[in-house]
Amino acid sequence: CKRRKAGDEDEDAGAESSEEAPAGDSVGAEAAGSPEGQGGPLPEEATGPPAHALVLGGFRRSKAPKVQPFLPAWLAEPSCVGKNVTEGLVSIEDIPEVHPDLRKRLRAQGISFYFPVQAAVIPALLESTASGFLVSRGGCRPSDICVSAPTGSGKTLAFVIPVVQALLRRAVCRVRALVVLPTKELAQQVSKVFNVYTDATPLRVALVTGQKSLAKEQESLVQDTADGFRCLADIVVATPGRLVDHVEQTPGFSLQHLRFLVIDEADRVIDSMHQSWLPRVVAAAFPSEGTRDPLALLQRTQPRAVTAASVCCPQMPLQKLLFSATLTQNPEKLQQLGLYRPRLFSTVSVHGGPRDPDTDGDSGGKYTFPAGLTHRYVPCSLRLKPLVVLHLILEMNLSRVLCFTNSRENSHRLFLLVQAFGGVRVADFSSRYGPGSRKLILKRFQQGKIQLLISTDATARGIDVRGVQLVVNYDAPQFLRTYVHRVGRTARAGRPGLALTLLLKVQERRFTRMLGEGGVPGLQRHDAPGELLQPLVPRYREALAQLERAVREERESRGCLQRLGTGRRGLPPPAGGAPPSRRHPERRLPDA
Ligand SMILES: Nc1ncnc2c1ncn2[C@@H]1O[C@H](COP(=O)(O)OP(=O)(O)OP(=O)(O)O)[C@@H](O)[C@H]1O
Repeated sequence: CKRRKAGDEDEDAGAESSEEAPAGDSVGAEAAGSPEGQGGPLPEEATGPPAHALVLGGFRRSKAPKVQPFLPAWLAEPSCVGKNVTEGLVSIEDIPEVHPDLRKRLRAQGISFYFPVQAAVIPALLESTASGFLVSRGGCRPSDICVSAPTGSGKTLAFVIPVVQALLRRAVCRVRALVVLPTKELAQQVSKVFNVYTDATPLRVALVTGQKSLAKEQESLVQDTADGFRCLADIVVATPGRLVDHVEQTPGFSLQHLRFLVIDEADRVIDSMHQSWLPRVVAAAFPSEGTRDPLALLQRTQPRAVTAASVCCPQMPLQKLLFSATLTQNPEKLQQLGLYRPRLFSTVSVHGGPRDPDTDGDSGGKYTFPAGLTHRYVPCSLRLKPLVVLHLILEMNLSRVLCFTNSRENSHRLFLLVQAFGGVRVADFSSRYGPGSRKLILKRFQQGKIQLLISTDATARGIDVRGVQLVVNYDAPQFLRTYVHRVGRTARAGRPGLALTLLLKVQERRFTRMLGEGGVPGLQRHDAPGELLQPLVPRYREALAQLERAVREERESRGCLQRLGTGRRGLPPPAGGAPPSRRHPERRLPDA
């Protein structure tokens, strides 16, 4: 049995556990005889008491206005950033502060213009390291930076470039930058970007996510030499749980020279704060009273009020950088991060007071969406949902489609059904599979070998696959934040994309209201007429019968494995368009 660790939500929880709906069984419901588990009818609107029950007065009941908390100035007055990545681009030559080698590298990657968020954040971060990264500028600790910008707007490079540039001048290898991400797949993706920009430099990047054994990861972090421990990584990209493992268990792993703490998908990471990884990491970054060297030139003390005495020693600053497409506006949540004079860069202009998108799932128009993204919803019945997906894929003849369900069971059943139907290269992605298999599935999707990837919210955040043309919400997301991230897998970096949400009748009102209030632009209804679905029905019926058999066989084979004491997570993933294997449907290697 696998121990669940602090913040390692890349496993079962998918990416949005706090937002995930109860596992509804909406796939092949007819075949499997299961109910839809989500999106129940709305409570009736509040109305006045019936006339015959009136005792006192005839007062009309009206909704009490919501009390809006007071926004601190840094949240109320952000530095505004353009949300459209195809407008107002800044040539990479126009920010001469960026090191010529990095500019060369950017050009080699086909990048000649900075996206708006990069043009705003890179100079601000470079400014805070203008006197070198070891000392604060003029004795002042740099502000922590928060960035809220749409999905696919280039937030990754907005921190990669300044962090790499600041560390180019380092003499001794120490962990100076720590980048924390909620899932293994995202951490891998970000470490790849760091590798591109540190390739021809002495800087070293280590990835610690639990994908390799603890001992193997320790070898990439620290070397035990005759002179003591030698640090082997300047930049560490980690998931929270594994990071804490190394803080506590890796001899010689020190964060006491940490200069940048980058928290990507920051609102997701704030959700995992109850696991208290951040206080442990911050504590590891500051020497405790007894261990401090009073003669050291550069001191680092826990942040406290600035006094004449506290500024007489040069302080080595620790700067926090937070990034998300759905950064919370809730000051109480942000306070948990212990930000120092924070500065917010945002594509959203704040009107009025904040609402808490994290509790009511409604941003009140506080998020922005990629300009090239088209939003549609398709009303359909539970029984027709799989048929509608098949119709869309076959009719539109798309090569990369990402389809989200609310549970791994739903993902897997829909996969089995589409596979049984045939004609579509399909795979599913969820915590059913181990990290190695998941990596392989994503790679094949990236290569275009998988046409339809059916996934839980495990791929909803941050995953950057070029050329996803369509995102289908097979199960409607329950919260706007989930919707923002899911649909953000398409229309990235200024490209066009389509998001389609399948809705049952009972879900329609709540969903359209949620998106309307959230400021989702141009949501329109898209009908899938019955006569277009009709030709698919005979094949679909056969596929349903096959699904029933496949589910039964899987249950049996799982029972066998359990009796033998073997888990299934390490087994290779199913994928491709071949019909399900009779004996061990889960053991086939992807073959598409
Ligand atoms: N200046 C640029 N010019 C062209 N492409 C760019 C530029 N900056 C980033 N990109 C590309 O845009 C895509 C999206 O970037 P990135 O993954 O950083 O987005 P993001 O804002 O972090 O999205 P999300 O919120 O979904 O994580 C990537 O494929 C990246 O290579």
